[in-house]
Amino acid sequence: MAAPVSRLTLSESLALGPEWRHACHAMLYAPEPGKLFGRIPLRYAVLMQMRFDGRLGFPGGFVDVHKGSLEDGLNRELAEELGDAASGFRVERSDYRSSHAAASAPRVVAHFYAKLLAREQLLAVERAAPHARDHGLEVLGLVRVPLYTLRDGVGGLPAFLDNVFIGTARDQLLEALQDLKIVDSNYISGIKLPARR
Ligand SMILES: O=c1[nH]cnc2c1ncn2[C@@H]1O[C@H](COP(=O)(O)OP(=O)(O)O)[C@@H](O)[C@H]1O
Ligand SMILES: [Mn+2]
Ligand SMILES: [Mn+2]
Ligand SMILES: [Mn+2]
Repeated sequence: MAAPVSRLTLSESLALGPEWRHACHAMLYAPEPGKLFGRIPLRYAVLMQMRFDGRLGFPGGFVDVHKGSLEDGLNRELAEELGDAASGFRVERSDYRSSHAAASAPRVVAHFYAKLLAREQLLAVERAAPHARDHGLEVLGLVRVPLYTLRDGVGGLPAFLDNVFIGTARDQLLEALQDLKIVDSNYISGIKLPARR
């Protein structure tokens, strides 16, 4: 996605004209006490999904700003894409993080949320996801994001970031991992980011 993307405040994005479509996506995450190979702390489980288009993105989708709040649309999309376990929580305005507008067509402004769940809630989402309405169609499966780098300096998050991401999803992920202290502050800056594809 080479199109320039500009960051907007929520009120600026809600003032955009009718030619703009709004989309909302959410990063769901929870504490994860496990250790990989018994020695690498996992710290958190962070969910993304493989989409129908072969790109990685967050659960969520287009919302109709005239039919209800952004969060109403987002929680509807989460129910469609994740299934019944999404009714165990509600993503709220307090979980809002950012909005990015792609200047080129199609005019989409992407709103991003991050919600800390209890571990049981996240496990329930992972259990129910294969029974979601969109599973096997728009959503090809949930993935957890590796939050560590293996001894070869590539395996783990660096290799994960070499996938193709939809829209601003990779930036949304990295910013949230850093800002929400899901990883150590200098960890992300130490990763040589592969060129955007
Ligand atoms: O994870 C994401 N982060 C940021 N933008 C995204 C993400 N997923 C999709 N988008 C953007 O939002 C638009 C609609 O999202 P999506 O494809 O999830 O809609 P849908 O679930 O309603 O079919 C996409 O065309 C893309 O431009
Ligand atoms: Mn949709
Ligand atoms: Mn959808
Ligand atoms: Mn979607």
